[in-house]
Amino acid sequence: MVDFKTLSTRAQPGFKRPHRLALATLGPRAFAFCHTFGLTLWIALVEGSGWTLIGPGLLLLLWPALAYGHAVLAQDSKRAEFRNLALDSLLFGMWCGVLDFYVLATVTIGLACFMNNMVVGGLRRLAVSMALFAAGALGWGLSAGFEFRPYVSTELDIYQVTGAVLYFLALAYVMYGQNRKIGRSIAEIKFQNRVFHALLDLGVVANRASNIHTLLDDSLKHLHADFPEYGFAVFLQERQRPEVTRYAAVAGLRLGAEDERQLGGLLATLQERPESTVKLRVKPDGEQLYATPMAGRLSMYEGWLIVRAPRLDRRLERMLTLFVDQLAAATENKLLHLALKKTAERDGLTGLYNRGFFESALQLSIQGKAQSPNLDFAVLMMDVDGLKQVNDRHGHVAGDQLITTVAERLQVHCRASDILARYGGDEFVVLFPSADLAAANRLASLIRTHLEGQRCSITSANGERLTLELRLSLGGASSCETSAQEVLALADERMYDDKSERRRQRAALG
Ligand SMILES: Nc1nc2c(ncn2[C@@H]2O[C@H](COP(=O)(O)OP(=O)(O)OP(=O)(O)O)[C@@H](O)[C@H]2O)c(=O)[nH]1
Repeated sequence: MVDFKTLSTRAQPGFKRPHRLALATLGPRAFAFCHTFGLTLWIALVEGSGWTLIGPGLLLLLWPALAYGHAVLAQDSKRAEFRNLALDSLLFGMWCGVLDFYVLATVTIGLACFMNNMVVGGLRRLAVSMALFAAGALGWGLSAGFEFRPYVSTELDIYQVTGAVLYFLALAYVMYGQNRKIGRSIAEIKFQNRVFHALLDLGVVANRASNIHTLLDDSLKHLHADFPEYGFAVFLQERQRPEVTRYAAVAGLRLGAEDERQLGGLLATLQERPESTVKLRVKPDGEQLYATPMAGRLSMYEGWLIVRAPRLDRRLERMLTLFVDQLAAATENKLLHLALKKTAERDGLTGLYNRGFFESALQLSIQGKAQSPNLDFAVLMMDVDGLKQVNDRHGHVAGDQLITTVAERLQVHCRASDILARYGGDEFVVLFPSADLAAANRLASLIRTHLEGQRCSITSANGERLTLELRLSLGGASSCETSAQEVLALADERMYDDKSERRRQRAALG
């Protein structure tokens, strides 16, 4: 099982677990030394050498415990275990000398030492082991005199061969266990890599997304690309207004009407929401749907990450928790970012772009014109007539309604590329980023046809329903008729000319 806690880089205080090599060799080493002690005892009894052989043999029995202690206490337990294996060779070489080079023992013990060293350290350690084994044997021979007794008895041969077979079987079993562990570790590492990759992808997607829909859609597409064996869906809804603000995205998963009904039920029971993954239902193809709640991870939203998977194991559950955390954090950040962007760019009363945003856009158009003189832009300034009168007679709330009505109706006539902004109290402005005066004139004529003189219904401060006529003064200008810096001022001037003219006309009409 993947333990994501192990991903933490913090040091674990207290007892240090020895390297797996030290743990793996403990059993076979203890067996080998006990078996060699048995051999020693047998020979001592056969030869009648008594404690002169049994005494040192007992000391030999201490070695596996000493070796393990050495590996546990060492700073680098893997290196310590390599040293232990080398010392095994030296000790056993010497002991073969003690046993007067009883042939079967010398061959089997030597082979066991060489094989152990080669398995863990390759040819280099095999050579070291052979040299140490020979040095041990030679050292003993030189210090105590060379004595040869190649054969003891058939029974002892049987004992020795049986021990050797058991030892090699035990070693093979240990190696098999180690290989399995390594295989599992590799599979876990690969899986963790995929999880990290997916988490990184989610981070990148979240940065790029311009809204929550894109964020969820792209996140799930990436998750499905990283984990094609699973299908994903996500549902989000605002806690206070669940039926107003909802988001959903699906990748590699088809939800039937029954699933959606069940999900609807889950989303409705926000009070009883579970903290962990729940099974939704078994699908006819044997696959199952699981839902992981975003409970408590979002400040204003509630949501679920749905996954289609053959079964839910601890690994999948932990992975889902990580994805839900990441998705929730990305959504929360995006919502915050969008809210801040809106506050910075939009006018609070009308929701149109504010003056600051308009001026930045105008600066970009001025720079564009400086770089490519053929790239023209135009501006249309507008001023609502008579707002002061409405404020004075019917109150500011009525004046606000007039402003928002004008904003709504202007929006209807603007194109997606036009930048419509509230410039001041009752002043609006449209920037046509890549158009000439014709664009401003086109909008001005639409306004004259569809807005001018149109009725608008508002409520006065004392609750009275009023009907007003909309009137706007207009002035357009373009960078093809004056310098780019002067366009706004020219449009403003024309708008005031228009206002004065309209006032004169109204005065003439009485
Ligand atoms: N209700 C309301 N009034 C505002 C707002 N911003 C500015 N005003 C008022 O709008 C009026 C704008 O002044 P003017 O441009 O002289 O008003 P006007 O009556 O439209 O005059 P003309 O443009 O000359 O026709 C002022 O009385 C401001 O107090 C706002 O957000 N809400």
